[in-house]
Parts: sequence; structure tokens; C-alpha cells
Amino acid sequence: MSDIAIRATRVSKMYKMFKSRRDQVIDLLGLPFFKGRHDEFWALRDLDLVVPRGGKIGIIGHNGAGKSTLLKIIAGQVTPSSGQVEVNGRVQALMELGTGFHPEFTGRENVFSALSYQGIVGTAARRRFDEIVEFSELEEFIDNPVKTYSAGMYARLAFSVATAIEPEILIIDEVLGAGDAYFAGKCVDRMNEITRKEGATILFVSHDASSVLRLCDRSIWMKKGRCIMDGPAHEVVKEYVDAMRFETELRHRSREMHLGKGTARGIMASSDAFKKFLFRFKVNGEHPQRSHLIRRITLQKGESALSSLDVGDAMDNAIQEPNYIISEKDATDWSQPIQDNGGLARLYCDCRGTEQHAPFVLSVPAYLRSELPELLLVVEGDVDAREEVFVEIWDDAGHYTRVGTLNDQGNGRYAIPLSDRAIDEPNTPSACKSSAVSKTQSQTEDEFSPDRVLAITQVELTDSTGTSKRVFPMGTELDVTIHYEAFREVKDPVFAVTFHRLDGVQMDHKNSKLLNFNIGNVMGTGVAKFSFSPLRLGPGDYLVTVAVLKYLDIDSWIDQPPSYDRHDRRYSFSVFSTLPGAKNLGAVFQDCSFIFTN
Ligand SMILES: Nc1ncnc2c1ncn2[C@@H]1O[C@H](COP(=O)(O)OP(=O)(O)OP(=O)(O)O)[C@@H](O)[C@H]1O
Repeated sequence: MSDIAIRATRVSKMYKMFKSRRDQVIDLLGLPFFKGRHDEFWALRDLDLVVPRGGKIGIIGHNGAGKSTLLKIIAGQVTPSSGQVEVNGRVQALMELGTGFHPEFTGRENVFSALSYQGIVGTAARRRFDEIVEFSELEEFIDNPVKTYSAGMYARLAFSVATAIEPEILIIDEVLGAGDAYFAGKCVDRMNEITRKEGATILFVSHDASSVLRLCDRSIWMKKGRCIMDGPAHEVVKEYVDAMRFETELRHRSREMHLGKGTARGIMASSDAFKKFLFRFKVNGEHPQRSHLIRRITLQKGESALSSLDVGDAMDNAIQEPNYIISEKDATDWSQPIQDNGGLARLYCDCRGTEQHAPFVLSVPAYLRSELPELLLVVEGDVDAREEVFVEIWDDAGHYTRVGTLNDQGNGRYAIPLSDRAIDEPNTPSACKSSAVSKTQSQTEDEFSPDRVLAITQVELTDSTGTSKRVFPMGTELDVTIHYEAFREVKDPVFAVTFHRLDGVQMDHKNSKLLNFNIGNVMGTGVAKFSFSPLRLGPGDYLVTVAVLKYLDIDSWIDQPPSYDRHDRRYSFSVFSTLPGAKNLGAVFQDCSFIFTN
């Protein structure tokens, strides 16, 4: 018998995406001169895979990467569009839940039917039946119709049947995720046993990296229908988990930047050659009430232009260029290019952009970064003076900081000096020199009120090295730093931080009073820092609220004490576990000592 259990050679799978039902029917009829109109979607592209007998291969990858399509082709459930697949051995495939069993039949009837389909009848079938029921621990439910089973119960029965039939090749697609942690552990033990004792080959798809590590010696990472990494499981899983963390960081950042993920990825991508600056035009309130014509934006040092963008020109929104406007469809308030004095320009106007701003990126050669003390942003255009247009810059700490207003200096030229601190030390509260207060994005009208007493000007989430982060390993340090400015003397404010889970459950609250700290009287700018060291939250996504409370009476604490300023769930971060079995670790990560006596 061949030592190769599975060999796939240049396997591709194309699905036809029909424009209408009618086109699909025409295609099905296979008429010689009529073809149903369709787009082609390639779920798999030229995939090569060789699995030796007894191999335990974990397949990982994002949703839609093509993992199930590959397994279905190997299991013979789907025909490839091109390429060859050779499978040497009896295959048991555990694919989507809901396939394989008859829903109206009981568990018992389904088990006997599956056994007889494999030619196992009589005493042998009764013996296997007992083993299956014992392993699945479904004694109480075995005479109920399968349609009444939960997803986890279904997975238990399906797995128990598939492994009792002594497969030579076992294909498992995610179904174990439906079961509980206890049963998933049992399944991994059983799979290890059948490879060790019976030399079975296992192909295992899971989004749970820890299960892949527990079971598999080799792993394949799939992306967009191709295999992008194939190697020892621990190496592939590590790369994959790192990439997932970057994606999570990107998800938080793109939401804060009010940009699509693709655009945010381009801005975050480090380049040795260029330093990218993300700016945006913004008005108080949502969309501009007026139309502001923008022709050209330049970043200058003294009189020399470091980078410049002709707005409205061809490719002015090409994100592969060093300078570009961000005109994501329906998201921003940039108009289409318009004719302007024989040239082209764009308007910053009410385009109903969901993100309510007009962002753009300018780059300067990275070697100039240290020589940027006197940068000038020069905007040429025609700004309607009846409305104030602000320029804001994105700092690495995760905020848009206001750096100035487009005030006409005559001749349609608006120059905004960017302080070096706004660029090089974006985390400092006074980064913004040219406006009264450095304000963060999405503040409401009343936050700009002249009667305002104290404002939170910036909030940072950083790790123990002070690096701005949105993804933290469990049990490490998370610092929440609140920068504020008090416009007149404020007596005894209370600084507070609250973490919520996305489902609304409050996970933690800390405030300066609870921590026995009396702030006293404050005036001007200052910083309050909460250090969560180590962070006791379990793996997951969290929202952060920060507030400066007017007072807090701990004895009669009401739900939401009055505040000078509050950023309600405006910031977010994720916690991940460096241990396997992350989802079993729970919502909190408490200190615990262990004593054992014998
Ligand atoms: N019958 C089909 N018709 C059209 N497209 C399909 C069909 N089956 C799968 N696809 C598409 O092929 C791509 C790959 O799907 P597949 O189920 O193989 O991905 P996957 O990696 O298993 O994803 P997941 O982790 O979400 O299960 C997806 O974009 C999916 O929408």
C-alpha cells in the first residue's frame, strides 16, 4: 500500500456566481448556444498537498479561505474544476453539522444505519453501538430523534460514529467546535489513539489554534484559496496567531481612524522609505454645511515642499501613492473631482459620508523625520468663510488631534504650522499649539461650550514600555492615561476608568477615590494614569470608558455620577492568551495559589 494517504496536485475549484436565477437555469440546461451570465469565484487555486500515511495535519485560516472546499474535494463530496486528487484509504468525513444523520430518526436508528452502510451488522454492530454510546455519553438521549439534539450533542454522536468505524483517513471540519471543552479534549485523545494504534491519517480544520497544536504535527495555513504556509504545527500556528493579532490591532485602529481596514492597513504598514501622516478636514458637528474647494495640499519645511498632493487630479486617491486623499465610497465627505478654472479639484462638502470627515495622507522621506521641527501644512483652495474648517492629524496613540483652522490669508492659501510635538511626541496633551484645546474626535457640541470647565484632551492605552497598543497579552500591563485640561480651578475631581465587555457586562471599574487618592485642586493641563499591572481580564474584546467625575460619594454611589467630561466606551482593546485553550480560561484571570497534600 502507498505511503501517501492523500496527494492533491494543482487542485482548483471555481464556483459560478450567477447574476440571476434565470442565468443559472440556462446554464444548467447546458444549451449549446446560450450561456448563463456569471462571474467566476475561485475558492481554491492550484493547491498542492501531500499527506503521508499516519500524518496529522491541521488546516487553519480565516473564514472563506477555502479549508472546507479542500476537505470536501478530498472527501469526494465536491469535484475540483481542475487538478488531480489521489486518496488512498477508507475516508470518514465529519463535515458540517446536520449532514449525515436523518433528523427524524433517533440516535440509535442513525447509529445502526451508519454501521450497516459500512457493512457492520449483527453482533459486531451491537458491540460498536455500545462503544459509540459510551464514548458519546448520550445514553439518556439515544432514543430521541436527532432533530431534538443540540449542536454539541450532534457533534458528540457524529464524532463517536466516525471514529468507531475505524477510518483510514479521518477528515474533520470544525464540528468539534460545537461541543464543550471536555468533549473536545476527549476527541483529541481519541484521534491521537487512532493514529498511533491504527496508523490513521487525520485532516483537521479548526479555528482553535490550541486544538491544532494538541493534535497535529504539521499545519497548513490557507488564505484566499492558496496555501501560504506549510510546516511544523507550532511554527505555522505561531505565524497565524501573530497575523490574527495584527488583524485585531488593525480592526481597533481602523475604527478609531474612521477608515476602512484596507486603508488603515496601508497607513499602518511600516515603510523604511516614507513616514506617512494621516490628516483630515473636519467641522464642528457632523457634515459641512458649506462647500469648501480644495485644490492642492502641501507639507512644507520652510519654503521647500516635502510632499504635495494635487486634489482632483487623476490618481489623487490611489493609496499605493505616497500622497493621496481617502475617498472610500459613501464613507467620507470628499466630492468627486470637479472642474475648477481649467483644472480639477474636489469639494469637502456634505456627501453624506458615514464617517463625516475628509481624510488625506501625506508622506515625507523617512530620513527627514528627525528634521521636522517646523513643518507647515499648506492648503490651497477656496474655503467658505461662513464655516470653520479644522485640520486634524492622526497620532500613533490612536486619536485625531486638532492642529489648526483653515483661515484665509488671502490668495486662497491657508497655512497651518504643525508643532514638532504634534508629530514627534503625539502623546503629549499640548501637542496642539494652534488651537485652544487639543480635542479628540467625535466630541459633542456641548463639549465645545465656552462654559466648559474641564476636558479630557487625550486618552492613551499603552503597554509597560509605553508603546501605544490595542492588543495585550493576558496578564501583562495595560496603562490607561488620561490627559486633561482644566480651564479654571476645579476642586477635587475624581478620575475613573471602566472596562466593559462587548455584550455590555461591566468587567472592572477603578477611580482615584476608590484608590484612596485625593486629587485636590487642579488647573491647566495634567495627566492621570491608571496602571493595570498585571491585567486580570481573560481573552476577548473590551471597551474603555474614561471620565472625570465632579464628585463621588462612595457610600451612596449612584449609577453614573455627574462628570466634567466622559468618553463613554470610546476606546477598545483586545486581550489574548499565550496559553493554549484560550477559550477555556474564563472572563477573568485571578491570582490563585495551589496547595496539595497527599
Ligand atoms: N457552493 C458554493 N457556491 C459558491 N461559493 C462557494 C460555495 N461553497 C463555498 N463557496 C465560497 O468559497 C469560499 C471558500 O469557502 P470555504 O467554505 O471552503 O471556506 P472555509 O475556509 O472553510 O471558511 P470557514 O472557516 O468560514 O468555514 C468562500 O468564499 C465561500 O463563500
